[in-house]
Amino acid sequence: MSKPILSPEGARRVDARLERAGLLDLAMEEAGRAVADAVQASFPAGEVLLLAGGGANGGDAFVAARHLLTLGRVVRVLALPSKHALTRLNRGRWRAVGGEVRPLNPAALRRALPLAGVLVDGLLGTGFVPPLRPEMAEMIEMVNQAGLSTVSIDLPSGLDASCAEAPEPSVRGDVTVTFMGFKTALLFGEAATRAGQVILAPLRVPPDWVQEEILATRPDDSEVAALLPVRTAGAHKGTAGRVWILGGHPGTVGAAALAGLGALRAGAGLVTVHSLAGVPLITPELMVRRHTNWDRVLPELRAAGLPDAVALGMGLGPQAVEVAREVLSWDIPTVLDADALHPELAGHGHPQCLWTPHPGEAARLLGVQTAEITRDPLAAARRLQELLGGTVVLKGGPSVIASEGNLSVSRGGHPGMASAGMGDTLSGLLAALLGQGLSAEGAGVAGVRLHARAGERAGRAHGYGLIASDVSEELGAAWLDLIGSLNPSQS
Ligand SMILES: NC(=O)C1=CN([C@@H]2O[C@H](COP(=O)(O)OP(=O)(O)OC[C@H]3O[C@@H](n4cnc5c(N)ncnc54)[C@H](O)[C@@H]3O)[C@@H](O)[C@H]2O)[C@H](O)CC1
Repeated sequence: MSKPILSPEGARRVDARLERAGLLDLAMEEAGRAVADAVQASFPAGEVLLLAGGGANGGDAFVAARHLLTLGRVVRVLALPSKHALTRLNRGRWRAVGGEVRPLNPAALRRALPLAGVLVDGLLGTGFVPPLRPEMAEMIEMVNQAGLSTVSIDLPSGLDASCAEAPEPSVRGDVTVTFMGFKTALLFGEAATRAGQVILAPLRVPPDWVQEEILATRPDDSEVAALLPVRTAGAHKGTAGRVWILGGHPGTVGAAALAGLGALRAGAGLVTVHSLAGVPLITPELMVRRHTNWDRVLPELRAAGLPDAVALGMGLGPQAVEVAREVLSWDIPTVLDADALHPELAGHGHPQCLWTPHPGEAARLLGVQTAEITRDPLAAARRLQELLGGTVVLKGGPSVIASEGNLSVSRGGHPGMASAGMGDTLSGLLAALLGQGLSAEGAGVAGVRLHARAGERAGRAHGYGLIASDVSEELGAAWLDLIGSLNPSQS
């Protein structure tokens, strides 16, 4: 099942609906219980110190304290004055089961930290408005210095839920239990590294209420696998997708070759690399054609019969924009990467095309700094799609796939994939999926996950030393892994 991603405003609107319906108390009970269960599962021993802020995040902490007590844990609570009505109610319930509450301030925290084995961070959730007030900042610094096993409620305190940056100080957690949907901060950038393992507690709220607020989704492998093409016994190389790679220039010929290999390993029936330079035949199954002039050859190629899909731009060099213009006018499934990611092509996209910028290329396309892309990749991907048309894959760890009206966030991958040629491999692989009949959005969602899965496999063998062609070699096995997730008992 796809997991929802919510903005803090969206989460607050669901909260408000729950409150109006008199259901927020039940939601807080479920939230706090999920936190207690996560503490018990991850850190089953040691005194638990819960820090409760004044808002509903602190209310969740009081509920968690009560459930931890019933699980037999030794529990200590330090709390700020409770401002939220339900936080006051659950503070009362905590006291009703014999729990004690001490005021939270730096001095009390300094005394309590050495006694604790586990810390539950219920200081600030989606209601945090940066910057941190000085006393809160001091206490978060003390928490980080203590180095205790830490479970954060909804998100680590000090993080802005809608942003991938991690301001100092913000809690460095081992586990984060988040509610109803992931938040941007839990998935992207330095912020995500502060969250540790993220557990999504769905809470039993009317599904439509969450659905209406969804910013993006995170499909699981069975949903991705359902997008992949299935062949009949009569399939042959002409029906499995004819793909052209248009790329390579003196000095950058490897990019086109890697894209060709990626396309072959992603199941394309026939792959031809067209280039003005001498592209190495890195595998004999690849067809390589060298031309002298794009202006002349493109009309000739078109007249001879178009392929099922094209990937262009990888190492293509200075003529990339004019080549892209011509190929886009063919109106066939097309991947545009690297040199073809140019602001001059804004608005030239069509529904069958896929643009694959990394954050630097995205910044160039939007005319902003790269930091603006990486601080909110969901918003950046949305803007790129509006600018370019078609579908955009904003590459990163994780990547975002933006089509008209939809945002999807990939999962998986391996840090070793931060190396040259990975994007070229992805472009070829995406073209292969387009050539096998997937829509641009389907190819983006499935292709990025397939690439990541192949990277995970290659990472196991090569670690940080993995190279792009290792990822291509694992694409077939990664494909089988995804298919296996459709029916795990048969994998
Ligand atoms: N629908 C859900 O997902 C549910 C979420 N729950 C929890 O509710 C919080 C959000 O609660 P809210 O009361 O809106 O806000 P917070 O508790 O995050 O924070 C408010 C609290 O923080 C103080 N504050 C704000 N900014 C600063 C600052 N810069 N420095 C210091 N202090 C600050 C402010 O004064 C308030 O006192 C969500 O995260 C979940 O944990 C529900 O319990 C269940 C349903």
